[in-house]
Amino acid sequence: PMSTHIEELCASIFRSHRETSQYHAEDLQALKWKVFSREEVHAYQNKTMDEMWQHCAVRLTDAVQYVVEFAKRIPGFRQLGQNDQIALLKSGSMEVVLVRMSRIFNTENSTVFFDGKFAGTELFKSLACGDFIASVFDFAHSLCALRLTEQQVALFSSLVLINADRPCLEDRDKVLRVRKDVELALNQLLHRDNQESLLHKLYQKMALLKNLCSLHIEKLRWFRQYYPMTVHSLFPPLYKELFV
Ligand SMILES: CCS(=O)(=O)c1ccc(CC(=O)Nc2nc(-c3ccccc3)c(C(=O)c3ccccc3CC(C)C)s2)cc1
Repeated sequence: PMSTHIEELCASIFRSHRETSQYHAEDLQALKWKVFSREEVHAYQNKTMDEMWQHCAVRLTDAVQYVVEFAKRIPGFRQLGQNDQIALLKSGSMEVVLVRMSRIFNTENSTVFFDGKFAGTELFKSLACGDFIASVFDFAHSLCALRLTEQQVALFSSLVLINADRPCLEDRDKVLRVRKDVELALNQLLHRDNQESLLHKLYQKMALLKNLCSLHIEKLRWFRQYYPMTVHSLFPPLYKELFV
C-alpha cells in the first residue's frame, strides 16, 4: 500500500491539476463534434502568417498560464529556489501544455480543441509550419492511445515539469529529491491501477515532448526573423519570457 506521504502527494497533485485545467476532458466530450464550418476554416486560412501566429501565441499563453499555476501548487515545487522554478517552467511548460491538450484531442476526426471548437491541421495552414503542426497532432494521437486517467495525466505532468536534467538549474539535487517523490507516486499509482507497463511508454513520450518543444522554438525563431516587430510588440509577455 502507498505510504501516507506519497498518498497525500498523489491527492494534492491531482487536486492541483483539476483546479488548474481550463477545460476538463469530460466537459469537452460534449463539444467534441463541434467542428469549424468550411467558411470558418477558410477565415483562419485567409489570416496572414503573422496574424495567425499572434492569434495562436495568445491562445497558447492562456494555456501556459494555467500550467504555471499548476506548478506553483505542486508540493515541493514551491520549496525550490525562484530561479530553479523559472528554469523548470521555461523548459517544461510547453511540454505540459502539449500533454494537457492531447487529452482533449478527438482521435476519430483528428481535431484539436482551439478557439471554442475542434480544428483539423488544415485550419493552421497560414502558420506555414505544417510539419510541426502535424507532429503535434501525431503526438496527441499517440498520447490519447494510452488512455490515461486524469490522475495519471496529473502525475505525468508533474514528472515532465520536475526534471533535474533541465539547463541552468542551481540546486539540481533538490530538484532530484522532489522528482523522486513524484516518481514514487506515479509508480505506486500505476501499480494500484495495475498498469505498470505504462511507465516505460510515458518515458518514451517524454523524449517525444522534448523534440516537439525544440521544433516549436525552431519555428518561432524562423517566424521571428520575418516578423520581429510582431513578436516584440504583439506577442504576450509571458510567451516571450518563456520561449523567445
Ligand atoms: C491546455 C489546457 S486545456 O484545458 O486542455 C486547453 C485549454 C485551451 C485550449 C484551446 C487552445 O488554446 N488550443 C490551442 N490549440 C493549439 C494547437 C495549434 C496547433 C496544433 C495543435 C494545437 C494552440 C497553439 O497555439 C499551439 C499549441 C501547440 C503547439 C503549437 C501551437 C501553435 C504555435 C504557433 C504556437 S492553442 C485547449 C486545451
